[in-house]
Amino acid sequence: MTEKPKNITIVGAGMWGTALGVLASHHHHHVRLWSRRCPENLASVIVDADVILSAVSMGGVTPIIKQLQDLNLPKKAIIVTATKGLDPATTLTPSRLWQSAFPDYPVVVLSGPNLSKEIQQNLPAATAVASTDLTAAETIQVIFATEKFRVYVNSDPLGTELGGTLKNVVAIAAGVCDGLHLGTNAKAALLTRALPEIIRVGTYLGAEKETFFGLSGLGDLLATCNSPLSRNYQVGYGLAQGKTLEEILAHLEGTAEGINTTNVLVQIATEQNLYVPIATQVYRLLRGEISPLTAVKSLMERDLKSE
Ligand SMILES: NC(=O)C1=CN([C@@H]2O[C@H](COP(=O)(O)OP(=O)(O)OC[C@H]3O[C@@H](n4cnc5c(N)ncnc54)[C@H](O)[C@@H]3O)[C@@H](O)[C@H]2O)C=CC1
Ligand SMILES: O=C(CO)COP(=O)(O)O
Repeated sequence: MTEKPKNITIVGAGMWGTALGVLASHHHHHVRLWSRRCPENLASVIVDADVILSAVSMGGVTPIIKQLQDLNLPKKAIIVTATKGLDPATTLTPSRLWQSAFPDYPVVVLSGPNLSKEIQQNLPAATAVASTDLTAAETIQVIFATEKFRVYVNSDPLGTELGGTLKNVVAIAAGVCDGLHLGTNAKAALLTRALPEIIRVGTYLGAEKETFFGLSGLGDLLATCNSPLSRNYQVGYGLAQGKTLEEILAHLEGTAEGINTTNVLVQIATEQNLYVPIATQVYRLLRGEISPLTAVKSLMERDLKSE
């Protein structure tokens, strides 16, 4: 690589932040990985940052934004968000929270079928980086692309973010489907019908339909709903095995964002009168109102309709 090494600060040293740090180190950039448990203060790790990448879970986004607003962000910095979640207080996506807190900075969304354990094993993968500022997105593309990690650019940050976020709700349902051993036909039907549900919500919120057929949409839906590595899938699988949510979460490695996302999604759908049958059953299941079998039965027994 001929480009000058950049200073990249990653906020959130969980599974995804750590894997992204390894990717960014590939081209000899100066990577600083910060978590709230680090001895350094946040101010000292963002000094001179060319890129500030947030890989905190949804619960950490607003607290981190508030901390950064009290500091001076370097003028040239690009903000990157890799969180897949919805804010329960505002129902907004992380990129919208970042952009409204830092209106003068480019915000880039990084999202794709990227199970961090596979990336850590250096298995091939692809992702999308999206921004209304294409120059910023292309800068991030070059920083993170390696011969094992192919990075595509698009100009729909909201759609890119919503694909990766809303599929977590479906991944819980997919885990239930596999945990109940419902078979390949059922799984194909679930994922295929989930896509228009995601698109219905995503386009209502302002995303472009085409984005949901790309890596961050269909791509991430396939990866997460078919992998036992997915924490959201593990939640559904465990529920289908008769475990309680508390038991599952006690042994889960990292965050299953789909639980919070289901609540926020159902809130949005209720307020805006959007039809989200799969999310509704996941919501009722997570609240303990119905069993996994009842959730399946309810989906199958709805009024017949055209495709
Ligand atoms: N692990 C994966 O395969 C992938 C994860 N993601 C997304 O990335 C985000 C993080 O996921 P993981 O790293 O797997 O989760 P994790 O649970 O391993 O790490 C979460 C990180 O957020 C930090 N955090 C949480 N609340 C905070 C707060 N109030 N202040 C400061 N930091 C706080 C934690 O300290 C931790 O470093 C999630 O939104 C997830 O959906 C996206 C793609 C892949
Ligand atoms: O988003 C992911 C893969 O793209 C990670 O999925 P989980 O958060 O369900 O592990």
